[in-house]
Amino acid sequence: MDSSQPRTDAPQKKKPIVIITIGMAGSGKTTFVQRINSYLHSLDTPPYIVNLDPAVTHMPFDANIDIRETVNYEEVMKQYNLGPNGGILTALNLFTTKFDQVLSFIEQRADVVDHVILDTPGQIEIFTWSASGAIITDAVASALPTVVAYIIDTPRTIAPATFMSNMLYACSILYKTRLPFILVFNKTDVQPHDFAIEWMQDFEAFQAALAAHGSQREKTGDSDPSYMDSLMNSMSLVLDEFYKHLKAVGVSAVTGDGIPEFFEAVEKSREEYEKEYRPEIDRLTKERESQLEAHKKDSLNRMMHDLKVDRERPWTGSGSDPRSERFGEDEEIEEDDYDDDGEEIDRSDDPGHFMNVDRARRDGGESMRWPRPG
Ligand SMILES: Nc1nc2c(ncn2[C@@H]2O[C@H](COP(=O)(O)OP(=O)(O)OP(=O)(O)O)[C@@H](O)[C@H]2O)c(=O)[nH]1
Repeated sequence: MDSSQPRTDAPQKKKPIVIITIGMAGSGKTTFVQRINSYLHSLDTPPYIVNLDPAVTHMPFDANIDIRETVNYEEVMKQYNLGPNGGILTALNLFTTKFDQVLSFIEQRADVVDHVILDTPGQIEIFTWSASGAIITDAVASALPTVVAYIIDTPRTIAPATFMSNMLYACSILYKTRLPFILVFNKTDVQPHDFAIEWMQDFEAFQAALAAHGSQREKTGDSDPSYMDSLMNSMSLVLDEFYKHLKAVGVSAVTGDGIPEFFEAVEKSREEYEKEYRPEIDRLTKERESQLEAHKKDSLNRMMHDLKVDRERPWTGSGSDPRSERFGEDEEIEEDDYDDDGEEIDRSDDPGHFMNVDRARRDGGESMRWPRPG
């Protein structure tokens, strides 16, 4: 084969996948990001990291884009007279107004980067329940394959009720983002995650754990067992369906256990994104564009109609109608060009005022000299 010929069948580089890490405070998110960062460096495929937590004091890795370099969260708190959570939320809102630039930086690196990691604020609800969190998630997901990695503190989820609360939270994030989702059971060096996998795959095992926990509570007289347990039994049946849409991996951000398995789940999520989410995102984008187009058309039609009505309205000023003297039959007439006494308003300084919009529409606007701002 002639090697001087450019190869047209060379495989195209895959787009980078965005991993949005979300987790309750203390779940080990930062340690996890540090771990996957060093793992990817060891494979010679360094990721592109975006830190979205304005309040983080210590970051054990270098972020390519850091919200703290754009917004000073303590200054925001002072200036807007806010508490810590309000400060983080406002800082994130301010940063979101510039997120198109962040996205363009990421897209510029798309040829050399395989993974983009977004580290989110520890106060989970600030990202998951705020408008800016939704805007950021939508923006990245419509540009690149995206997956949510939900970090769970495994040792703190061994009680069935805590486990269920955590799963319900994960369910609500999945419902809000509608993106491929990986449950990352962290800290498996302290507590293996087998119990969680068993509870997710076999709801009877979960119900048995609930019953065992319930009888313990009964002994200590903690709460009304019948109501809570029957509620959780019903919830476990509901969540059973939810678990089918998830991938779960156990990792230790401290030892590095399970990190290769995590990246296998990420690759599966990429396929899932391309197969299920991409067509849906494309459909929604098209729908939004056609709605916008219809809205523009409607506004233009209404404007044209208003102009026509204006022209047909009888002259109510004194003397003969100066509009017909000046413009003739076929010309555009605007009543706004005359004051209450029928005197013509001098708009000679306003080059764009006397535009013939009908003509602009007929010839596609080519004959128009549109007014320029300033
Ligand atoms: N044993 C063990 N400890 C971990 C692991 N991952 C994190 N930790 C510890 O958990 C604590 C919290 O970890 P961080 O990484 O700061 O957690 P975070 O979720 O980023 O916390 P916020 O900054 O509050 O959002 C730290 O003491 C970590 O050393 C792990 O895999 N195993």
